[in-house]
Amino acid sequence: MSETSPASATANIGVVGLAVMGSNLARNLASREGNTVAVYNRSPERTTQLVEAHPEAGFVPAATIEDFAASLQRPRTAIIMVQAGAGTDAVIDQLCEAFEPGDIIVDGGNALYTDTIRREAAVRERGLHFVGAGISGGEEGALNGPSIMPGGPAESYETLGPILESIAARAPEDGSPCVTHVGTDGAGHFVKMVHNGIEYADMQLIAEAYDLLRRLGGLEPAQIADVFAEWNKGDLESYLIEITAEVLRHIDAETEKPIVDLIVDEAGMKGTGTWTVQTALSLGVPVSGIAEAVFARGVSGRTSQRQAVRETITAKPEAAPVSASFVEDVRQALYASKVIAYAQGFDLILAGAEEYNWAINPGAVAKIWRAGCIIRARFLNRIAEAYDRAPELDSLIADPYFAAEVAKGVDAWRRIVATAALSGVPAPVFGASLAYYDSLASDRLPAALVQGQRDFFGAHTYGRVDRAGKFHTDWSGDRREQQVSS
Ligand SMILES: NC(=O)C1=CN([C@@H]2O[C@H](COP(=O)(O)OP(=O)(O)OC[C@H]3O[C@@H](n4cnc5c(N)ncnc54)[C@H](OP(=O)(O)O)[C@@H]3O)[C@@H](O)[C@H]2O)C=CC1
Ligand SMILES: O=C(CO)[C@H](O)[C@H](O)COP(=O)(O)O
Repeated sequence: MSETSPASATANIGVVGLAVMGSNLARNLASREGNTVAVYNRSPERTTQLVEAHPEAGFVPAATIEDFAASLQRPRTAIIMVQAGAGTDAVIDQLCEAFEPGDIIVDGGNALYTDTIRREAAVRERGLHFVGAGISGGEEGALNGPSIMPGGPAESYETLGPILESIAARAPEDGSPCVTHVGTDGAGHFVKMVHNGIEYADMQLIAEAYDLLRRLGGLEPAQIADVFAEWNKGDLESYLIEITAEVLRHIDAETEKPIVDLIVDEAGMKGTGTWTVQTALSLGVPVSGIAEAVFARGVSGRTSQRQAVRETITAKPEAAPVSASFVEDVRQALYASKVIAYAQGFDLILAGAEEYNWAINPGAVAKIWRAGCIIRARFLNRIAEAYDRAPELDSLIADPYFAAEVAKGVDAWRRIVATAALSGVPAPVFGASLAYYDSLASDRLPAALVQGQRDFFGAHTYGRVDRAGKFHTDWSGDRREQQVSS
């Protein structure tokens, strides 16, 4: 490839990392008027393959990072799409060596936001701009229009914004590009991380709905595909519901069985869901639905434990009888639980914004998730409207529209969680979401008793409902109460 390496700066943007995401993003960029795209990959075979497969793209291939830098017009802009972690650090180091002050490095991978904060500061020290941008949409989104969540300095967005807007998905409602400057340094990757946490919850909820319809409703995969296709015409309309119907309908060519019955029931994960829950724990935000979805993947992978426990079971619970409205009950439980997952995700985004001083606009985030990304869904419009109405909203489920929606489905939701428990069908995210809702809705929580216990063994003190201050009871002595602070 070195013979074909560029001698002059002809490209206005470059992509480093030409695996699934990078190659498709590069093609997307090249398809937009006015763009000439430089491409570079550590292993040159990928570069050659891409350039040969897509002559129409007019790519400018580079064999070395130095050639890549030389092929870019100044100020240079490069989007990195490589493996998160050490791979990203290695490429940033190489680009920092080859680039000059004023150039922009964009990390479009799934980086941990704390890494992005660190990298942004280190790259800034060298006089370059660094933008951590979450990109969602998988292979098809990267090619035809992803949802893009850039962080980094606001001035970088002035250069980068128009390019990102040209390749982003367009919201079907108003045609606006699904990209916005989310906030400074790690804000973009933080929002992408939460997007993936919600993705985990949404996927697990749909999987629980399938399991209930199959094991208790007695429906076959193709019939459940029909149910999901029907649901996809209403409030639940979303990419994940749509693809679920397709997966359920798919028949294995060799065995002529539904593919879902042939896939090993152990869910993989690359880590973004775990990051979401770890971050939520460290910021004190209860994201129980998302956490249960991560744990559900974990449980599915504990094969020897699953086997060991299965062997101890002598009698399985009988399936509880289901009513004629069972399918509709599942739909309502799914919708209500989904609202909780998004409510928890937005709580986490707002907590991150407060902790890191990011001016994140939750309504704008909901808007850029309306198309292109994996969690795209019709009801994101409603979320955007809720935050536009009340940017300081305490919780999404305190918004009048969502409060009414959840209240409408709550009886069905309770029936589904109870029926699942009585029948021995695990529905961890349905259950955790309902418990979260009931906790927020309760007049009193048993947290009062927990405070009593904490004071008993650790003199941790408690507040009183009838007086200000902190109190301690002398539990091991005369049990008299004293006020320890005002
Ligand atoms: N796949 C998806 O659906 C999505 C992925 N992402 C994120 O986008 C990024 C790219 O994902 P994907 O396309 O799936 O590719 P992978 O995550 O599989 O990464 C492969 C790419 O990283 C390069 N790479 C790995 N280590 C290094 C290194 N030390 N130095 C230089 N290059 C290195 C590889 O180069 P080589 O060919 O030489 O091995 C290859 O180009 C990741 O951060 C991923 O998390 C985001 C959204 C969706
Ligand atoms: O970022 C994504 C979509 O938005 C990726 O598809 C993500 O890697 C999927 O995560 P996991 O492999 O953990 O299920």
